[in-house]
Amino acid sequence: MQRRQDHDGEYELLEEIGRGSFGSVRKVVHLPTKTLMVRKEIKYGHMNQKERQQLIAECRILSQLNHENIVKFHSWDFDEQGQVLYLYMEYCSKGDLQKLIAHYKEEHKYMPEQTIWAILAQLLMALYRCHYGEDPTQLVTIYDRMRPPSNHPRNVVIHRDLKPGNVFLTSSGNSTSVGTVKLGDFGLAKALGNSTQFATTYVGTPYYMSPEVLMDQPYSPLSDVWSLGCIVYEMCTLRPPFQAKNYVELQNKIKMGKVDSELPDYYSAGLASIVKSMIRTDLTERASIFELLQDIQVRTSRKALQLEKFERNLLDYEQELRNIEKILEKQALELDQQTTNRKGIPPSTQTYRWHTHYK
Ligand SMILES: Nc1ncnc2c1ncn2[C@@H]1O[C@H](COP(=O)(O)OP(=O)(O)OP(=O)(O)O)[C@@H](O)[C@H]1O
Repeated sequence: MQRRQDHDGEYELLEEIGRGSFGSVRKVVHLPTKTLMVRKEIKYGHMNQKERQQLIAECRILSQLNHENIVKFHSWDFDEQGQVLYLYMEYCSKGDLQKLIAHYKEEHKYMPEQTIWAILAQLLMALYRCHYGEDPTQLVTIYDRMRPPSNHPRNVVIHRDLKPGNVFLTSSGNSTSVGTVKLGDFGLAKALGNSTQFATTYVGTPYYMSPEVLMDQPYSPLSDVWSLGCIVYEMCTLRPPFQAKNYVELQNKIKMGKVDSELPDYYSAGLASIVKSMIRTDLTERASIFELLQDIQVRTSRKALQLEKFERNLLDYEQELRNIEKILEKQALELDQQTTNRKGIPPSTQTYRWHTHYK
């Protein structure tokens, strides 16, 4: 059977895994490195020259964003005839947070609090890099004070479209660990935000949009904090914080900032309080990503994640050592066989010799 490839023959095209506002998303294999990736398509036929240039500029910024908790953006490519832009990015094999929330809802179970803190801590680290252009300082102990971020951060990136569907999971985790979580679709909302195509195709309900953005004020890093608060709220209650029968009602609820219900008693006061500090209509009262990273539970989660990573690295190292040991054993056996063959010792005694040697 003929394998389907992209026009340069650099990628093998596999099955479609979904469709978003901008077009289809499919799995591909990057043939030179044999790496599984996803390809997102964006039809740009409706964009004017300026919008196209903005999209390219944004792609350049995204390709420079390297962070463990951000979906890696590999490259982009045009099909000029079909007027489609293809974005190639890291494949996250365990679905997204929207699906994980739906799973808990179906099972009528609460998401474990530890899982929620672990997801929050990783999203905060991804957003810290984007909002401040650097990484938060490593924690030696959970009581370490974090160095404040630079007052003049370079390359600030605001996500602008934070929602559970843009939070990806890379391992199925287990009862105590959720694995590595990655934030996707960074900056795409900005690049597409002004385009006619985005305005006409973006049909999602703005459950996670901040009141200031709904009121046509500019996006700021704090708009991402609001949306993050809505995501954490949804992990706890398994539904978005503001729901309404129609768009106008939803807008009014968000502008008032009054969530539909408190968090279930199942969750700690600390979790309820951090959610409250994010879903605040008054921008001067809303916590920044830096402030959220100071929370003692967030620090504890960060430390636990660091230790988990350390343990994973140790296990990998141990496996590598075992592999090397096997290779060395095999080489020693071969060498031994060559030596005995050269000396002309009969096969029966050879077997005896290996056994006594490598018992
Ligand atoms: N990097 C990725 N790895 C694995 N699956 C992905 C990746 N990016 C997107 N997907 C999956 O592809 C599908 C479509 O994703 P996409 O982000 O385009 O749309 P969406 O988030 O559903 O909607 P919207 O375009 O409105 O944001 C979703 O099921 C999503 O989980």
